[in-house]
Amino acid sequence: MGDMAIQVRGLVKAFGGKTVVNGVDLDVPQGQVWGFLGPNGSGKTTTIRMMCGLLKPTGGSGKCLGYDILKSAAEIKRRTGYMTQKFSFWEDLSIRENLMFVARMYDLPRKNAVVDETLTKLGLTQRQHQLAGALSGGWKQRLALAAVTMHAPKLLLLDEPTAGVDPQARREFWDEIHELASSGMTVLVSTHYMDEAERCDKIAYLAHGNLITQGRVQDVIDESRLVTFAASGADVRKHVQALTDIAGVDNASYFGSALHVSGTHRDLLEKAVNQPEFADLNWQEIKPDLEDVFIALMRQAGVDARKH
Ligand SMILES: Nc1ncnc2c1ncn2[C@@H]1O[C@H](COP(=O)(O)OP(=O)(O)OP(=O)(O)O)[C@@H](O)[C@H]1O
Repeated sequence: MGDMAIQVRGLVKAFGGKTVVNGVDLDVPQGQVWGFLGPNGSGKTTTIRMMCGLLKPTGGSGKCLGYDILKSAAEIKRRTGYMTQKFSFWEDLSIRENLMFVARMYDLPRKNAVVDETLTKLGLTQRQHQLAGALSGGWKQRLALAAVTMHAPKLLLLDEPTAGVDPQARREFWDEIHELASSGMTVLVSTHYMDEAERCDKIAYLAHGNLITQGRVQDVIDESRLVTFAASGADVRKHVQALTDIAGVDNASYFGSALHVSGTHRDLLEKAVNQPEFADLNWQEIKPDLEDVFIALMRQAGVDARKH
């Protein structure tokens, strides 16, 4: 196992005969922050939950924090903090009561003292008797993170933790995640935000339950072998549809006041942008970004995210 927090092979999950995770292998070293990406319904949550003993796989095996995911689920759960998609609060209990509930659930020693320390760290001591439901989105999320780390877990699972939270609160949340990782905690976080993916040590991309690619963000971009051209100008927007229909163009979209076209076959793509009808556009090759790559991966996997 070495210094791996998670090491799984061939993970499969079927619900009622439908396979939603299809043979995932993954090695996550301790103390790293990994991002799980992929379209809605691609199996991110299911994979994360299986890797950590929260859900029994239909097939496959592996270890999490040194424990067998099939046999030692209780041991793993005790050492794991899990923040689900919905903030799991009692909105009509106070902030303090919510933290006390979690302290009791994990049967922490010195419950009152731990809750006091957590409130101080959060800067919520003055507001501890307010209802948790009255907090803003950013504060709820900070409280949720504090609650799931009170028992000092070795592994933190965050399922789309920042959905609907403003940019400054997201940034502070990510600073906190990296602080936790630097103290040795391993973090798996599922997200649809590209800037968050870029803040991960490594990312894993799932589509239809298959692990399509994994690695450092720059490696994922390089390995995609995606070529991207951009054109700007007053009327570029009107060419989107025509470009989309040309062979070799995997994606054409208007993006930050420029038209981006991407594909994996350079010759076909060059031929496409050099067609006479686009002669008035000034094309420049640019480095594809992660969003270009994910859209291409989705297309290659036959997924149109808008259908979900
Ligand atoms: N308990 C369940 N019973 C039946 N089907 C399920 C169950 N849990 C998940 N699924 C199905 O498995 C598939 C993968 O779901 P999962 O929640 O893992 O995807 P996801 O990538 O996390 O999606 P999202 O980004 O929307 O959260 C979906 O089709 C979902 O409907």
